[in-house]
Amino acid sequence: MLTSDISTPRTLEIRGLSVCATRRGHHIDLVRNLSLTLNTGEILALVGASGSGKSMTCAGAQGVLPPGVISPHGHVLVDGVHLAPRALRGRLVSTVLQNPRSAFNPVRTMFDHACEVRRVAAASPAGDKTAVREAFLEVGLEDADTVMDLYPFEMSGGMLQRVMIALAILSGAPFIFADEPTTDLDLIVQARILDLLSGLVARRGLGMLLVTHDMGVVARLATRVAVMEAGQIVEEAPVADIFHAPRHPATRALVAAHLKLYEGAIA
Ligand SMILES: Nc1ncnc2c1ncn2[C@@H]1O[C@H](COP(=O)(O)OP(=O)(O)OP(=O)(O)O)[C@@H](O)[C@H]1O
Repeated sequence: MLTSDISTPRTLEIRGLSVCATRRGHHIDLVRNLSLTLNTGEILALVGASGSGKSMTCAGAQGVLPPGVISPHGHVLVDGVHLAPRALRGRLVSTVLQNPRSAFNPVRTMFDHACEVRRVAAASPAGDKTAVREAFLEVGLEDADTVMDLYPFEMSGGMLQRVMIALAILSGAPFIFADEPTTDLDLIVQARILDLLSGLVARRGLGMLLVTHDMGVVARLATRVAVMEAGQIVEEAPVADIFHAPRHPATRALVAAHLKLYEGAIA
């Protein structure tokens, strides 16, 4: 049942998602009956120890699982409408990944990538340089016309990450899945990219699912937090509650590990 105009959706719901693999003849559950709701205008942090299933959740919801990994159950609804992964990817959900260098086609320029994104999103005209220039400027790529002609090997990791965010803008998707978007960047660039992402959510009213195990990033950006352990969400709460009154042992462990990092830090 459609609850609002699908062009300006308000909620993305993942319902009953399961992801599994077979390893040496054994069935392994990687994500187990997971449900979460992401609203536009908020940053929902998906946190958890390494291997808890955060990336598999994003991949499963978008139907982009690696070979040998399947999702036997689960569906995604946008404003209550059940949508196939193909209808989500690049249209309603855009993705910002870690290690931007491996996410770009090495023989295509930044403008080629922008055109491809526009084609998938059916944003016309795909070859319009004005829209690309505006998106590049919005993410702080000041010499936008020069950047359009660059190949990935001619750019720094921070610049590539900015282009990846510009591509998310160009797709027009109201939801972003950002999977460890700053992991491979130095601390100063990390801070700039995080500011850029949070500014984008605030300005454009996007909904962002932010996968991270950096609780500092969570404290700084998130509205709500969902904590994963062994393929399941074990706690979900507003960000202040996660830090001040964590209930589940996995949440307490994450918060304690984060605080320990700062114990004895130089004043
Ligand atoms: N291609 C694959 N085939 C089979 N199992 C996989 C594959 N990739 C990851 N896994 C397993 O899936 C589980 C969840 O992995 P996932 O990458 O979702 O964890 P994560 O929480 O995102 O971890 P990290 O924070 O380290 O990125 C892990 O047990 C991992 O070993």
